[in-house]
Amino acid sequence: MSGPTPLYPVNLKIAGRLCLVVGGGPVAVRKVGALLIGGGRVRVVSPEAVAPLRRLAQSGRIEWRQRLYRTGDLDGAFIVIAATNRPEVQRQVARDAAAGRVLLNSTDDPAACDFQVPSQLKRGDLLITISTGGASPAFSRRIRESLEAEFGWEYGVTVDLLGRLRALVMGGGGDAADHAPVFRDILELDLAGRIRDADWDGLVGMLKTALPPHLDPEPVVRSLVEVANREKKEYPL
Ligand SMILES: C[C@@]1(CC(=O)O)C2=NC(=C\c3[nH]c(c(CCC(=O)O)c3CC(=O)O)Cc3[nH]c(c(CC(=O)O)c3CCC(=O)O)/C=C3\N/C(=C\2)[C@@H](CCC(=O)O)[C@]3(C)CC(=O)O)/[C@H]1CCC(=O)O
Ligand SMILES: NC(=O)c1ccc[n+]([C@@H]2O[C@H](COP(=O)([O-])OP(=O)(O)OC[C@H]3O[C@@H](n4cnc5c(N)ncnc54)[C@H](O)[C@@H]3O)[C@@H](O)[C@H]2O)c1
Repeated sequence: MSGPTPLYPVNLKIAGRLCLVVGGGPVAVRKVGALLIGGGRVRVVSPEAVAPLRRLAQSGRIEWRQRLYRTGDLDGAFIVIAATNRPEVQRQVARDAAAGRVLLNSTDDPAACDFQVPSQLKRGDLLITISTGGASPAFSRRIRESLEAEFGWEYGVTVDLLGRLRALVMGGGGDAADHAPVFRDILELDLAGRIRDADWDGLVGMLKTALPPHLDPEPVVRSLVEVANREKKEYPL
């Protein structure tokens, strides 16, 4: 096969797992930010760290080992991100990761990576990721920024609503063949528009047209209002 190695996308669960970041510069900051969003237990090893990392260490959100990397640092780590400015250190981390079977991200060497970090756009449980396989991270960023304008806070709430409706429909009897057309009909509705306008009565009325008559969307929509207020505050676009 010609060209770069193809990639297989996964959404990794890192919550509570040790994620090692070697290096404490601006790139480490970006990687640590994404790891914290994923709930990872973050340990930074670096003699120096820029202010955002020092603040995170002071507040106890990450652990900072203020020294040069050494081989044992990988022990117990689930993944490791090599983000130093020293090629020889990058290579040492890569060798140790391979020996210890720890998945490696190397910020200066796409080919050495076991995994690359995509650009991400998160709205509640909706996660959109973008990758160029390392060809142009700046292009990934550009695409992310244009998607941000299209997918506002209401999409996170829409996903929340769809999850609740799915449980309602599945709990209401029938099998997958009965459920599928209901889900299709629900997706034809402009749920995000009603949510953006806080038109809860309109949303209930709309859902009644798509749900079987014995399923009442009202309680589900009512429980959504609080979620909507929270999401809106977080992404006030
Ligand atoms: C997506 C994102 C996630 C993140 O890092 O969190 C990410 N890079 C981001 C930004 C960014 N990185 C760079 C620039 C400067 C402009 C440019 O070079 O294009 C910008 C743009 C900016 O900062 O505006 C420079 C750069 N990046 C890599 C190298 C090494 C090399 O290419 O050899 C160099 C050269 C350093 C040098 O010049 O020496 C390598 C990688 N960067 C990746 C991810 C992986 C590929 C993912 C993909 O293909 O999309 C990969 C392979 C490995 C990895 O790091 O996982 C994040 C966007 C976040 C967002 O804003 O949404
Ligand atoms: N993947 C990406 O998205 C991306 C983007 C830009 C740059 N890069 C590359 O990422 C690397 C880091 O970029 P940066 O701007 O954060 O660099 P930087 O020079 O600002 O930071 C490097 C950090 O590594 C630490 N360090 C040096 N030797 C170390 C050692 N032996 N053990 C532990 N820590 C050590 C330094 O103290 C410093 O905190 C560079 O190689 C750069 O080319 C990657």
